[in-house]
Amino acid sequence: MSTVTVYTADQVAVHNKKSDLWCILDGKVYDITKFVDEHPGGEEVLLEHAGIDCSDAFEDVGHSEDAREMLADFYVGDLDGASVPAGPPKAPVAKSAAASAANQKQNDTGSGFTQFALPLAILVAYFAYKYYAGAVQAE
Ligand code: HEM
Repeated sequence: MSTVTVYTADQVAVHNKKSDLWCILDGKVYDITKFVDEHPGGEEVLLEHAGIDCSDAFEDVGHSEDAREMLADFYVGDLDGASVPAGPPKAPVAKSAAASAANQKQNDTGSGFTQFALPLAILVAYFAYKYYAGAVQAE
């Protein structure tokens, strides 16, 4: 039986240099230190995402199936989702799970208002007007 090691975002964040480089991809933690020099996309991009979430950057590039399979060699554990700090992402394109969830929530509130409350208000106003117009006519 194998137990998965769970790391907090802070624990991953300290591995942020070329000689000790970890990154987070879809909630999984990878030690890519040995891969930095071999990365076809160069070391620069990996260093930019050192110790943080690189899921969006990785997807944006459209990595091959081979690249995805390589990840298994570097896997060291899972990310403790609850440890991901809320707030702006640390890298321009990197989005933490918590930040995405917060954005989602904001979007929900916005669309909830426009999709539900606003039409309802218009409907109520319409019937109020009809009632008023009917009442005036009946007089
Ligand atoms: C974290 C683990 C990563 C692995 C194992 C990995 C692996 C690879 C591999 C195998 C390729 C060759 C093309 C392919 O097979 O898709 C590649 C290309 C590339 N990677 Fe990554 N990559 C990783 C992370 C990243 C990140 C975080 C970025 C950030 C933007 C990135 C940017 C690129 C770019 C720009 C190329 C294209 C290079 C070219 O075609 O000239 N990679 N990567």
